[in-house]
Amino acid sequence: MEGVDYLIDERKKAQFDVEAMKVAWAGSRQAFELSDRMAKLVANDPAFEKFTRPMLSRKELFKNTLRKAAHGWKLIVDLRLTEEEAKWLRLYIDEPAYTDLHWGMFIPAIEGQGTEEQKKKWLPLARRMQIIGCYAQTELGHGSNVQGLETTATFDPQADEFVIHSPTLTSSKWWPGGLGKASTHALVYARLIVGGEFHGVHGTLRKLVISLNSAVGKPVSNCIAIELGGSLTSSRHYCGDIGLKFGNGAYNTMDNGVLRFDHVRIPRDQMLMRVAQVTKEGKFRQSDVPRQLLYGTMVYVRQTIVSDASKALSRAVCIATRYSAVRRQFGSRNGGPETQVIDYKTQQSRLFPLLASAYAFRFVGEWLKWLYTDVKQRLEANDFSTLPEAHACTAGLKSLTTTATADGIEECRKLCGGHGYLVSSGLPELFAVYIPACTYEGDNVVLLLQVARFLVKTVSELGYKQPVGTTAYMGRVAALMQNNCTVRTVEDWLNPGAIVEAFEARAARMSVACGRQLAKFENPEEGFAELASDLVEAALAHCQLIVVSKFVEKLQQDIPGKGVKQSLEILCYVYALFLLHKHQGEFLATGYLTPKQAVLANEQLRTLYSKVRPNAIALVDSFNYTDHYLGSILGRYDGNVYPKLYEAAWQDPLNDSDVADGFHQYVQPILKQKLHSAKL
Ligand SMILES: Cc1cc2nc3c(=O)[nH]c(=O)nc-3n(C[C@H](O)[C@H](O)[C@H](O)COP(=O)(O)OP(=O)(O)OC[C@H]3O[C@@H](n4cnc5c(N)ncnc54)[C@H](O)[C@@H]3O)c2cc1C
Repeated sequence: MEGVDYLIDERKKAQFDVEAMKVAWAGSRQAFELSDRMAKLVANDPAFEKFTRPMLSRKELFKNTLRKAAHGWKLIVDLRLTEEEAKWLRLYIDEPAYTDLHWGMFIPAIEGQGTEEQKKKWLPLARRMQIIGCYAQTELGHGSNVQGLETTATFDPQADEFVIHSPTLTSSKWWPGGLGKASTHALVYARLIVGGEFHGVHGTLRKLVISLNSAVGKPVSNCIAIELGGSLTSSRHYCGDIGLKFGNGAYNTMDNGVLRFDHVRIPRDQMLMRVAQVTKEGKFRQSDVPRQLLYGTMVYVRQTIVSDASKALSRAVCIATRYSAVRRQFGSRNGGPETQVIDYKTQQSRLFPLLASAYAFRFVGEWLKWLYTDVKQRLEANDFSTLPEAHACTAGLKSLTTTATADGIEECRKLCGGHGYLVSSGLPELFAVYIPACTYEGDNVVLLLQVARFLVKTVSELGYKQPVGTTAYMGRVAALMQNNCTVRTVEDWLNPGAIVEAFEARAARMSVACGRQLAKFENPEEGFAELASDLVEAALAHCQLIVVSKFVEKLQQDIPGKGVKQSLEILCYVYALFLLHKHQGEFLATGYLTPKQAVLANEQLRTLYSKVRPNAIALVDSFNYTDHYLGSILGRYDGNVYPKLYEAAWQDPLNDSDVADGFHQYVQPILKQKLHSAKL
């Protein structure tokens, strides 16, 4: 029946003010209202329908994405939306598109790496969408190893131009989103060659009308904005889409592209020159702006990825939680209703840590936003001192949150049993769209290795250099190595100080142990390679500490609303104690915890799950997601799952007719035992 709220009893159980929690989740009342307005704008516009998306052919799908992007841009212009509003609008349209790279990578890179003159030239065009840009770094042969990129940008002083060339097949640009079909410009990384010398991979912006029959060059990275328009139709051989990707619909809405240069010429002033310049006379000059400046853009991009992780995980958790309250299996007494699957302890122990993680990632994302502002201000004041730490921290958090989210979405699918496997549950497409986040903007393992390198360096410098920011706890390394956990009772684990110290001690001890192991190797690089798995574990322990401590810090703030802070405290403990339970081997192996203390933590965790249970639905309602954004029959706000699943089945194209195409041709002959005479 339409209009009935099947989850009303669940909503009545809430022990906190849901409206206030919505504000806490959004970050402020203003942020809540803005995001709510944009969500409704999209949800109420039929142009943004997405139910049929997984059934479209690739061409239909892509055209549909282009249409939605155009409609979205029209709204942004007509309604004079602010940049912030436009960002939320694009998010709620919920369809990966070239616009993501244009706004998320192309523009920020020019802002960060272009000179004032270059910004003046390119940014107005980009912001009005008179040009569409993508970010072309990765090549067929190299992604993680940026120094291995092969595309060349060779300076020709006579013509005052760069010659861009792909010397090998493996040097073809491969993967950039928006490159395949939509972009007019690309920010291309290439090896810079001036006067016959290589000058590394630098950020360079070039605008180039590609005549795709031309091109040349040699090694290192430069960002170059290349104008792709016009020539593409006649030279498709050089630029196109790389082909279908994982899942139905999903990321196939994006034209990830391939681009090969054949001595393509672009004017010299199209190299992004904030960090390094090439003069008209052919002189290469590093500016006095440190190369770490490039980290600024990276910090920005990665903080948005962490924020997206909390959105993706909270969506999956919202679907799984609502459906777990609707779904009943076993336990009927005297013909009464069966048990809601959310009441099974196994379901709770799989679902509630993910719910807590969604909140934890939300708050660490909020903190990262602050960190980015801080980094930006410091960069503007030419203070680069905190950049390495900020860089390591964002790299680690990107890795941790995206891995946990990808795994968490899949866990939510399993939590929804068979129906979770239906595309109409929303979970398969969410998973397919989300998982490349573990790979793009830095492979997650490669990123953790970078964090580990930073940690080992921090440990080795402890005697004379004060660790800063998220590594400040290393300054107390002696105490953290010496003092052991003082927890004696189950209740003692409800102490943020005890929890944070446990995570600090584990992280510090693991990093120090890695440092000691490394010291045994004559060649540090050999040692690093040999100990890579242990180093990754130490890096992860450090990153988990960051998330736990930022959650704890959040709770030290004033959070208004009846029961809101208390509910968040419970989630914070769930997040921390779940991790402690999951990684108890490490806590025990480092000697900080005793087996008895680990058991007490697990006992407390069980109690906490019972406290989450009555609030579960209200906690996911607090994400304030519209049914349109969730895109899931199982996660519907009203819980009216079964009739809607049944209806949706009839919308599948296979059900357009009773007899499927091919039935008479290929099934009938089998049934009639006439396969040998059938035309197959
Ligand atoms: C959907 C999607 C969108 C993308 N969009 C863009 C884009 O817009 N622009 C762009 O330029 N690129 C883009 N990329 C490319 C992306 O940035 C790269 O795929 C990513 O950097 C990983 O590099 P790779 O593919 O070379 O992986 P590889 O480095 O080849 O990784 C393969 C395996 O090797 C392991 N490995 C690699 N190096 C090490 C090491 N040193 N130690 C231990 N293990 C290692 C990795 O962990 C992984 O398991 C996109 C990719 C995807 C999937």
